[in-house]
Amino acid sequence: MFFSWSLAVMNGGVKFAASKMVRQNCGLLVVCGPSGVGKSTLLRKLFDEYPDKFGFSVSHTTRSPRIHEVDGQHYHFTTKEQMQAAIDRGEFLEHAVFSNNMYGTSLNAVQTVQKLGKICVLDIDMQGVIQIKKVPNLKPVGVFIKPPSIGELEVRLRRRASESEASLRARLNAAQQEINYGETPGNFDYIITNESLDKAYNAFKEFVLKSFESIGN
Ligand SMILES: Nc1ncnc2c1ncn2[C@@H]1O[C@H](COP(=O)(O)OP(=O)(O)OP(=O)(O)O)[C@@H](O)[C@H]1O
Repeated sequence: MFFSWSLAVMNGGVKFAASKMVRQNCGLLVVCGPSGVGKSTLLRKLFDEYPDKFGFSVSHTTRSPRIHEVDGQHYHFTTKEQMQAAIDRGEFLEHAVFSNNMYGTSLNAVQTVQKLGKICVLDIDMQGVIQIKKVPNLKPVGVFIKPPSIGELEVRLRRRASESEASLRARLNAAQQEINYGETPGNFDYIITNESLDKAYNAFKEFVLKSFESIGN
């Protein structure tokens, strides 16, 4: 079911001037959790099992494309001026700056996935979730993935071997604050502890399918 969304409100400093069609309850799944907790792993399994049911939106960024990256596929590559103007027009659901580059998710990018009849999945950090939750009428389904312990999170990040020591420390330092936010009642619809991957995946899949059972069946 679709409904018309015509709003022009200032909400938490973010302006939303969308007059578009969005899917009610809502074809939008937000997945959040500390770096290294297993979000990508769980989502990969979900996409592998249900290739036609879920899709990632294409984010915008002001960083330069890497050699293999295709505009509109890996990212929408844009300039700081253009992206800031679009943010000011209320076209972004969430945005952030990392390493001096802007990144963000536009409403349009989410709707592009929804118009294919798919549930749009956002894998975003706590700051992104805080912004998304302020968007009127969006009604995303939010899942927080937590680690069994900070110690286990460190083991996974070290095993993944993707980070410098400084980056690993920064991720672990942020993790406790993210877990506190994730566990605060009202912030997410469902919390999963990713201890056994199989058990976590089954709980994740069951919750997600139930939450969106009216979509795409
Ligand atoms: N239940 C689990 N038990 C053990 N290892 C796991 C489990 N789930 C995921 N892992 C491993 O932990 C590492 C981190 O997982 P992953 O890359 O999916 O995390 P992430 O939350 O997507 O991190 P980031 O936010 O940094 O992208 C990977 O090497 C993955 O194989």
